[in-house]
Formats: sequence, C-alpha cells, structure tokens
Amino acid sequence: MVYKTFLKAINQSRPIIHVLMNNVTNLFVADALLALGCKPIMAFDARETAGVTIQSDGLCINTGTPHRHIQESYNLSLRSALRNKIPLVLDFPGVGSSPLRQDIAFQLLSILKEEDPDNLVPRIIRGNASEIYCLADGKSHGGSIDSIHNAEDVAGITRGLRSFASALCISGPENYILGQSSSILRGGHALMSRISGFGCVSSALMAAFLSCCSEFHTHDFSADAAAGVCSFMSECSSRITEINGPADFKLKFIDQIYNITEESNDQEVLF
Ligand SMILES: Nc1ncnc2c1ncn2[C@@H]1O[C@H](COP(=O)(O)OP(=O)(O)O)[C@@H](O)[C@H]1O
Ligand SMILES: Cc1ncsc1CCOP(=O)(O)O
Repeated sequence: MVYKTFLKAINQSRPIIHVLMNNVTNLFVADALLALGCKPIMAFDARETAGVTIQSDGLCINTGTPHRHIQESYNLSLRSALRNKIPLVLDFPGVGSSPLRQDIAFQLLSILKEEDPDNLVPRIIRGNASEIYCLADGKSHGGSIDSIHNAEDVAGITRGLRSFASALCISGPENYILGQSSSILRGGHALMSRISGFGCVSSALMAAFLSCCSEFHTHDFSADAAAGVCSFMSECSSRITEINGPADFKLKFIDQIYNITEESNDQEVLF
C-alpha cells in the first residue's frame, strides 16, 4: 500500500493524535502532524492523559526526556489506548543510555503483554538500531541518543521483541520494517541525522497513518503504515532543493509534508 492511500484517508478523517513527546522535539512533531492534516494534542499530566487518549484516533508515546511523574502518564495513556483499541506507536530515544530509560521502556512493554498479548490493537515500535538493540537484548549499551549499531545486524536479534508489536521499524539510512511481511526502505537525506527530531516525527506520522487502520483491511496494516511513512518521508526529502543547512532542511521538510497530496506526482516540486 503506497503512502498516498494514507494521505487521502488522513485528509478525509483529520485524525486527532495524542502525543506524549519529549521536550526537545515537541514543536517540530506538532507542526509536522498539522502540516499532514492531523489534529495533534500534546497532553502529559496524569490527571488528563488517559482521558485525552480515549478521545484520540492515535497515540504516540516518546520517552526521550523522562522526568518525575511522567512515567505514570505514559502507563496510563498506554493502558487507555489498549483498552479502547486506539492504535499506537512507541519510541524510546536513548533507551540504552540510562537505567531509568530502560525501566520506563520495559514497564511499557510489560503493559503491552498484560493488556493485549495477541497484538489485537495495531501498534508499531520504532527506534534506531541501538535503541532496538537495547530493547531486544535487554542490556544497556550506554552512549548517546544516536545509533552506533547497524540496522541489518540488529534485525537478526529481534524475534522476541517482535512479539510485542504488530510491526517494528529499525530506522536509519535504510529503514527495516519487520511485521508479518518485511521490507527495507531507503531513508531520506543524510541531514536528517544532523538535526533533532526526524525519528520523533517519523513515529508521530506512523501514529497518524495507523489511525486510519479501520478504513483498511490488509493482513499487515501496521507494517504498511510504517513503510508508508518511510516512503513518504523519503519523498518529502527528495523534493527539497537549495538546502542551506540542517535548519533550512527542517523547515522545507515541513513544507513538503504540507505540499504533497494524494494527487501529487512523484518528484514534483509544488512550491
Ligand atoms: N544518514 C541518513 N540518510 C538518509 N536518511 C536518514 C539518515 N539518517 C536518518 N535518516 C532518516 O531519518 C529517519 C530517522 O532516523 P534515525 O536517525 O534512525 O532516528 P532517530 O532520530 O530516532 O535516531 C529515518 O527513518 C530515515 O528515513
Ligand atoms: C536530543 C534528544 N535527547 C532526548 S530526546 C532527543 C531528541 C531526539 O530526537 P530524534 O531521535 O528524533 O532525532
């Protein structure tokens, strides 16, 4: 299924996407979702987060900047999504960097198993190769938010982790999508690794694509949604011309999210 099918569905349904994003990339993610035609809502407080999730069409939890109290919000929203059949994406930036990040991640994974062991609620786990490596083997590898591993190597050790989600995306210069079927999709532009937020945006857009899933009945919808986002982001970046640097690329990328529609011809610049 190509990304244009998803763009059309999003354009028609204007889904509400509840995002618990890290505080580095919150605005970039909100702007990317708005440009796509979604209605993002960033809500973090445990007193409202489960209720906001119930009223949403998709959920994205990104645990990149943990702080006191937010772990409860992650848990409440995840349970709320699973109990109300709201599709979701989990993203764990730098999960191998500290015991706290691992504790948060493994608690969320245990909630997935407890509430929905058969993956009936569509869900994607996305991360760079080092993050997926840490989730898959349960050990900390230290280091930064950026990946030091190779997606192809890590894909080989994800059998156990794959049982937690209907699709897994190991991102990087090439994106490995592992679901009922698997695919490898080229990334976008090397500058995507030189500015914060392209991974976070990718996860949020996956939640948006997943939110349309009731309209489709494919055997492997979550993998289609993950692959659709990777193709879409690749197309957005390939249309950007006259790049002055990372910040310029980021703004022009948001414009491309807005400009590409289901009617666009591939590689056509629409400014
Ligand atoms: N060197 C690269 N070349 C092309 N595309 C890239 C590159 N690095 C990242 N990307 C793109 O940016 C997205 C986010 O990738 P990644 O950097 O792995 O995530 P994160 O920000 O979570 O570490 C990928 O899905 C891919 O499309
Ligand atoms: C720098 C940083 N630190 C914690 S979260 C974050 C942003 C990560 O964004 P991305 O992984 O999408 O580049």
